[in-house]
Amino acid sequence: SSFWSHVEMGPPDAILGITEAYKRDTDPKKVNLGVGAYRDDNGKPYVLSCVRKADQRLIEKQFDKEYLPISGTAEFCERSIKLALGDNSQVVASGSNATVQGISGTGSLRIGAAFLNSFFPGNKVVYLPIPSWGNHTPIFKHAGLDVKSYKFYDPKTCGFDFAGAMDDIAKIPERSIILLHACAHNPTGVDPNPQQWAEMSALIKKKNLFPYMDMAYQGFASGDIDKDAAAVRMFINDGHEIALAQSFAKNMGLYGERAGAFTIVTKSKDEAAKVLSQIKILIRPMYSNPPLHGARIVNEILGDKELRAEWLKEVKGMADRIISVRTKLRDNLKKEGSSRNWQHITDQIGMFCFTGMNPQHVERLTKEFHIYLTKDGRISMAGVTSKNVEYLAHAMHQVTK
Ligand SMILES: Cc1ncc(COP(=O)(O)O)c(CNOCC(=O)O)c1O
Repeated sequence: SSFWSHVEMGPPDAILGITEAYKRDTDPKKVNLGVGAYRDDNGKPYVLSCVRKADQRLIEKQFDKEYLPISGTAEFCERSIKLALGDNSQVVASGSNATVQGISGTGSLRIGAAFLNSFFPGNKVVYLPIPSWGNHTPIFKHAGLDVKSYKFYDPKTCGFDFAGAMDDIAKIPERSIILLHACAHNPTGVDPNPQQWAEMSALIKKKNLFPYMDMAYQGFASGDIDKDAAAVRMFINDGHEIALAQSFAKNMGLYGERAGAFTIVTKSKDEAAKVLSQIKILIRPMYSNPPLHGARIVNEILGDKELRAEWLKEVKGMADRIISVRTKLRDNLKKEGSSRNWQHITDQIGMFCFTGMNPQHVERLTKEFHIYLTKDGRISMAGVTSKNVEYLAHAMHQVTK
């Protein structure tokens, strides 16, 4: 027998399976609400014009194809962390951040997990919200960390279970790691409000928990890069030494370019230098050094006043389209005569909407209306357009009335 005859077929990725089924469907009315990437009002992928311009400039610059440093270029790292913490961040000014380029958000989270597994002095358990992004658990487990959870989403209100979250966080053993979605929670679209963030920050401080913040949607959630970074900046101001994973997949549409960053905020420039040296030692045998092109695009955009201004307009444009179809969906459900409370569709924020529909509802939407979404009732709002929103509302009303 071969070396591999014992290998079993693994389960298909739940989300990619939806897209496969969607592609096989020949009905012209079909709608794909499983996709985790932005689509324009014609349902097409969207390459930002500032990205096209940056690409043009890069061609003209005739850069070489040499290796990047293990941590990426200092310019990219500085521009990434300044985007997150603000241009006049005290942390950056004092050099207390250890920031490296990561392979988008996933790779940044993974570097952080490896660093925590090797150096975290506390309880090496990561507490994830219920539910969280499906990839969080395997990312942390592959790095050798244990994973537990804290209450977050309230299925009764399709909103934030603040009391439940605070209750669970109060029970997390001191000096454990708590994973927080900085904005646009995936998969629920439910974010704490500023007051709730403040209370969570105080409790996390009191319990001496280590905040690991995942910011994969800065600017894409509200359309305002500072507003979306408010929780991250609040935690820094409250004195937390956070870990931060950033992604440029959604807010710059750089999905396949794999551009991201990982930061540990430390107490001083010296501490940051030591932490950075150890993160680089972990990266070297993992993939040695990061990909060139996506980082260069980010650099061009964040480093140029005109391109940066254009980017801010475009990322707001994406956020605004999502927000407008949330409103349209809710309005059309009312027009269809639905007596259900769909307030959460517009209360939630970012790419995803947790509709509260159950697997039976989802099953009917797919079988009877050729509408594809995950069994948990999550809708990627990016798949909703001004052309299909009425049809979607009609279908949702039919299956939920
Ligand atoms: C919370 C969160 N963190 C991190 C990431 C990292 O994404 P990337 O590695 O593409 O930057 C993502 C991207 N998810 O993409 C949609 C999906 O697959 O459900 C994310 O949602």
